[in-house]
Amino acid sequence: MRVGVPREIKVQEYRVGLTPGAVREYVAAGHQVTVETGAGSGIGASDEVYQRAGASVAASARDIFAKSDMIVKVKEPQASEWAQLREGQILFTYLHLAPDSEQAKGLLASGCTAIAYETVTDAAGHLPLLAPMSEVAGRLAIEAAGAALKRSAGGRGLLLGGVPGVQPARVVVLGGGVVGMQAARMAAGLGAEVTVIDRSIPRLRELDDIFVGRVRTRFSTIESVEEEVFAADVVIGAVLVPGASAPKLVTRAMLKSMRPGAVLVDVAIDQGGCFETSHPTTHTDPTYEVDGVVHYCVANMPGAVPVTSSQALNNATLPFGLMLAGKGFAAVLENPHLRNGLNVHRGRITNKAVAESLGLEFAPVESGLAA
Ligand SMILES: NC(=O)C1=CN([C@@H]2O[C@H](COP(=O)(O)OP(=O)(O)OC[C@H]3O[C@@H](n4cnc5c(N)ncnc54)[C@H](O)[C@@H]3O)[C@@H](O)[C@H]2O)C=CC1
Ligand SMILES: CC(=O)C(=O)O
Ligand SMILES: [Mg+2]
Repeated sequence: MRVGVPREIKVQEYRVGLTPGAVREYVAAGHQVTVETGAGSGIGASDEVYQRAGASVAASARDIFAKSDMIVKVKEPQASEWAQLREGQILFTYLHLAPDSEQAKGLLASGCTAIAYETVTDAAGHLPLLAPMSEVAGRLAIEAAGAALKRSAGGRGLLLGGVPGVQPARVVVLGGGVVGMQAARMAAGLGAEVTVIDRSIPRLRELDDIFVGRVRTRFSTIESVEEEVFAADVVIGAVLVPGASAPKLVTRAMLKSMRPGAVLVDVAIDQGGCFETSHPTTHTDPTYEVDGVVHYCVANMPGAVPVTSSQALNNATLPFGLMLAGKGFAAVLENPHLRNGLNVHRGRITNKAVAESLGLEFAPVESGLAA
């Protein structure tokens, strides 16, 4: 198969869809890989490095989109990209379609077959292509919170871990999945007082076993969220209902009862955010304030550490990408985990949660509607 890797064009996105190491694997499996010139510059991989790995280099994204059977990217396609996709072409990338009806329209109109990393599953029901970036974002969330807590940044002027004799910051993590666990781990490691809230009791049990008392756990209710958020210095938003828009756990009205200068880090912003007052921000201007509460809502946090993130992402996407390159759309029909990843096919939405969030008709690929 002809596999194409355009340069990422989202603001301050430095990751790349295929690392040179992954290119070698595709080439070894008999595929032709073309990368756009400069696609690897964010991770320090020059065109020559890609050529040595067996790729061809194209001068423009236009060449890549025109000549590839499958496009491998990192972030959701931007308007200029979805306009270049076509029927029969496979797009393999993050999409986060639920809160993004404009992109959904663009993908539907293109007729392409779009597989979203964030809804591909594994045998345990987890999200293996989201997990590595959630690990990165969870760890970064505490770095972001520490920076935003500084007085000069509009925060309360607290050190996360305090110092001997002075109390540490109170960090509340909403959602104890992959992001939440990594955030809790970093915050606890720095000496903060940490509480994780989740609606899954089995998950709270696991966290309790892992952190052996170092992190408090609470079941998610309106009351527990209010109590913890009102007393928090930092709230990390890390809830996910796969494919769907994030539930709004912190309302605008609640901000008035929060500590002035408290920090909200909404990692779930790519699914619309779990704070009512969240809107996406960028690495160049990551924070804003509402009612005295600092908001950090960068939708591509791992893009800030592209060397770590591209490697981690490629480790996870490689086996699925090779399946797609080897069998094309048949791989989606054969493999239930890739099928869960299928969001759009020939002008139809093929993922139920995504369709419901967008208010569009769900066309399961098995029904023949989207075949
Ligand atoms: N902003 C960014 O750059 C990045 C954002 N993300 C996003 O972070 C979010 C979290 O991802 P993961 O941790 O991988 O998901 P996950 O599926 O591992 O964890 C989500 C957790 O939220 C819990 N949850 C769901 N509804 C809840 C509720 N009402 N109250 C409390 N807990 C609830 C679930 O039980 C689960 O434990 C996703 O939206 C993901 O796309 C991930 C990576 C990068
Ligand atoms: C998961 C995601 O949206 C990201 O890594 O940017
Ligand atoms: Mg994102």
